[in-house]
Amino acid sequence: MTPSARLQAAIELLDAIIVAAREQGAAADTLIASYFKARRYAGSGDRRAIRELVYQAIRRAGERPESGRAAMLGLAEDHPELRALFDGSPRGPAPIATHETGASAATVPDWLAPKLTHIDTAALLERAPLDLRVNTLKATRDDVLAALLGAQPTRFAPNGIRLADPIVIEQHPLWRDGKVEVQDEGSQLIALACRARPGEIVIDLCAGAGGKTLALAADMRGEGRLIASDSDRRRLSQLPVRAERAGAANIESRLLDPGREAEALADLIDTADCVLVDAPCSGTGTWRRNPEARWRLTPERLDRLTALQARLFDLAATLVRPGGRLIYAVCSLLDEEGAGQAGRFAAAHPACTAGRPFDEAGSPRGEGVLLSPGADGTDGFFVASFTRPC
Ligand SMILES: C[S@@+](CC[C@H](N)C(=O)[O-])C[C@H]1O[C@@H](n2cnc3c(N)ncnc32)[C@H](O)[C@@H]1O
Repeated sequence: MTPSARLQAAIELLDAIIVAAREQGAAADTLIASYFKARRYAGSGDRRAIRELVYQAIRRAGERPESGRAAMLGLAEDHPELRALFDGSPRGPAPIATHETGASAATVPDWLAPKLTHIDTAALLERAPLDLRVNTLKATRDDVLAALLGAQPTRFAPNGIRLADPIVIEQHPLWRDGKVEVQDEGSQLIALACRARPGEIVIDLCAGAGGKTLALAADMRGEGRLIASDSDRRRLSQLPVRAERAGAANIESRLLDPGREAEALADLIDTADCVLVDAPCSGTGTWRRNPEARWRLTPERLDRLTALQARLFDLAATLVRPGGRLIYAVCSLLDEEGAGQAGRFAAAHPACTAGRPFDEAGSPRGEGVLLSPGADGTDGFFVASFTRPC
């Protein structure tokens, strides 16, 4: 493909990503993958170059641009060499009209900026590293470090590994044998905050495809009950295969009916040694991986999320046994979803005591701790740890 054709392909992809962001459609990565699947003629160099252009344009535009062309014209303001590629060639973009302007540059959408003043927002758009968690049911961190060139231990998580260069880990024998899982160090720390032990009853209320469930299973050494629930059938259905690969045999899955979650969990009231609520959220802490998520969030969507978080937080509290632990986490840096939720919960449950979820990482925020890309080098999370009185 010519450089102009690559630019036009990036513009078309950006158009699709903008529509998907407006209509809560597929993620940018998914759209890029299906775009190339339908265009086998694009070689690996073309794909890499187009993807790079798309992500540069997404990272540069804080607000959702009007079109892919506007996003790319904005990028061309920082990279003037791109302007010459708007050349009107058969597969290239039309020439730039005299008064045509690009999308403006910003890290954060205007309405969110005042809510993120406590954060180094530039770090939210840096490239995320590839972190692995060593599955201690099958391997030790030393074994894995020795087997992976350029791998380093993570700063805080004891079973974490950070790779200098991204690799396709799913093709590596370590992954196929269930010795490692892809998991950001921040997610590993959330699972560690649960302090799950062998023989306990642990509930992962919003387990998704089970990323943190598998970390909890390793901490429990396969002993005790680990209940993984979620309202998303597709995500939850991925867990059995992952659990089998990881050699985690003590996981029970429960599909929840949204709005009627308590019904499927009624037998667990007052029983759990630990409940983890890894609540659905805006994902502001994971913009490094999904920078177009900035274009998806609206004040109305944030309101719906905070209402759901409060409901799941309160539901989780009913499942904890006297003396048990309740861990609330969101991959968000917004106080509405993090410290605000924990503060509301603490006020409504004055007998529950908040403790520090882990010792070294994170900065105190309200009743919990904030992990952030800038300060901790992890994805952004808020996490709070409460103990129910005996
Ligand atoms: C942050 S994700 C969880 C990620 C997962 N714990 C992991 O480590 O991969 C939040 C999850 O909450 C789930 N969820 C949304 N509404 C829910 C509800 N009403 N009850 C339970 N889970 C819900 C979503 O389907 C999503 O999987």
